[in-house]
Amino acid sequence: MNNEVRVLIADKMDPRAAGIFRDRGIHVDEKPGLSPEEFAKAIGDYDGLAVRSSTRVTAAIMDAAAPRLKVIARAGIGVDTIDVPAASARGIVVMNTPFGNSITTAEHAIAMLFALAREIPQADQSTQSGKWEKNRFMGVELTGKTLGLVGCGNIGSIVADRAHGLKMKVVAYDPFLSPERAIELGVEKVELDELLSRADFITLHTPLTDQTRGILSREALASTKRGVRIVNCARGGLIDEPALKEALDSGHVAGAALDVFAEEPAKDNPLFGTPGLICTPHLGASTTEAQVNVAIQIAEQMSDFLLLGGITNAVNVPSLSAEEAPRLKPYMNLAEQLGRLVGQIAGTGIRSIDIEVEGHAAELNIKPITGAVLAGLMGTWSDTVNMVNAPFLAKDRGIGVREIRNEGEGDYHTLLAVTVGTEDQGARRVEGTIFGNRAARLVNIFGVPIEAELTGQMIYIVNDDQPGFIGALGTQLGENRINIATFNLGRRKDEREAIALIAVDDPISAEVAQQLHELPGVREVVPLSF
Ligand SMILES: NC(=O)C1=CN([C@@H]2O[C@H](COP(=O)(O)OP(=O)(O)OC[C@H]3O[C@@H](n4cnc5c(N)ncnc54)[C@H](O)[C@@H]3O)[C@@H](O)[C@H]2O)C=CC1
Ligand SMILES: O=C(O)C(=O)COP(=O)(O)O
Repeated sequence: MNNEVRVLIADKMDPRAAGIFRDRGIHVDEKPGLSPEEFAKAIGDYDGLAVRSSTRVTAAIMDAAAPRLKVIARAGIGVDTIDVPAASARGIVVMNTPFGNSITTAEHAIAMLFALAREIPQADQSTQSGKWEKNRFMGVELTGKTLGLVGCGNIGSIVADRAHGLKMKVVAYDPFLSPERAIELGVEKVELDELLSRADFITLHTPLTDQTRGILSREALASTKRGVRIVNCARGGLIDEPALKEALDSGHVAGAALDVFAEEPAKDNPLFGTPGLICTPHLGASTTEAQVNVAIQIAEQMSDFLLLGGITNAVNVPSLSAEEAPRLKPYMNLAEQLGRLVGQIAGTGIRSIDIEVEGHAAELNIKPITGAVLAGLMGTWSDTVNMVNAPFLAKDRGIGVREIRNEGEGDYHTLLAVTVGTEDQGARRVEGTIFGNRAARLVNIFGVPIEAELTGQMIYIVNDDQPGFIGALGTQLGENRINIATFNLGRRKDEREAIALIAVDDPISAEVAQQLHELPGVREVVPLSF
């Protein structure tokens, strides 16, 4: 039971997701519709949480989930219902499925365009109520009209492609859309003001962020073309809803088709009943195909992460494929050990960290190696640091992190070096290699060649390079009944300085460290643990 990997599916998801977890030996519970209290109570028992948009994953939920929860996975695209900074701070990976439902959502946006242009829902309701109002409904053609896309990423691009098929002219506002990509997509890249003044139809396709919230504000709506029709299959918070209601009431906006709302589930939205309004209950991703796609993808991604350490489509940590993970594993161990080593010796006054790879290591994905160095290093300051939150913590503390790939090979076929810049001790560098593709070894510490396995409890000692020291050290440890496991020596001849890295069977207390410090010629003693 204790080693069992457990996942909670908290929203309605295609049963294939649960099937994949079971096939891969993961215990899975499907509990859509839990109350917030029930959710908070249950979540502490799980390593992974899979959600759609109905479940809000707050910092409080993450606290209730600690320390077990490792991954929050969104079977879909938008992660605005997940407090990602809170997850990052707690070292929890957040992942999504960025492509699984994009075609489906783009098709919904196109369906909404047609529904608006021909008032299909209104005409349907009227006809089925026996009215036959042939003269009431007069539509507009899409052909030749200008479609303004706000946001031209995955979904926006698919909408553009389909709109071209409908012979629409497409203009797009997206600050991150490159001119080359715009040409490739056949869209005209414009500023928002221009889009608002030119578009006959506007569709929204941005995530909800602090920058995009209220992007269709009262002012923006006022500067649209009279008679514009607006589709929102992205997020409710992108439009000022009260302002949209006024614009629909006044007839300035001829129609709006909304799949998403500022507050969901939207059961009594003030917009309801406004003329020209068409609504669907957040159905953008709701096709059989999309739900199968996202369910399979999320279950595979979570299983790869929980079982193999592979990271795909994470929004708060660099990717590491399940194929790469085993190849990188020895390097991640080495990286973490080197990080722990410098972290324990150099203390907290670190201003910069350089991570260098050379030889075989230079051919690998460096991001996870960097994450492991930072996790090892900062893990010596706090118990809750891991690969996910370490880069954020480094940034918060103003520590500059650089990654350097050295071409060619030096003395070792593969080498990883970590150099920390400190306030009081200048730059300090440690180097390590991998022997036989598996075993991590320190090969240089602060400029002194030394070969050591960094493992268990160790002591780092710097002393005057003079006869008699090793005997005195052995005696002192013996008197404290501390057994020496391995002894690794190096020296800086010019400075008559010797360095010892000693593995011992028991932890070194502050008292023993002090006794060692008092031995003749000892300059520095640091107990280490790996
Ligand atoms: N209704 C539904 O069921 C669904 C809704 N969505 C929503 O659609 C959104 C977009 O999805 P994708 O296209 O896959 O995401 P994406 O990340 O591929 O594209 C988003 C685009 O928005 C652009 N953008 C970001 N900030 C912007 C700003 N301030 N102004 C203009 N453009 C900006 C980005 O540069 C990017 O090109 C998702 O974030 C999600 O909220 C996604 C799937 C289903
Ligand atoms: O993928 C997205 O961003 C969506 O909005 C889809 O939401 P859903 O999974 O249908 O709750």
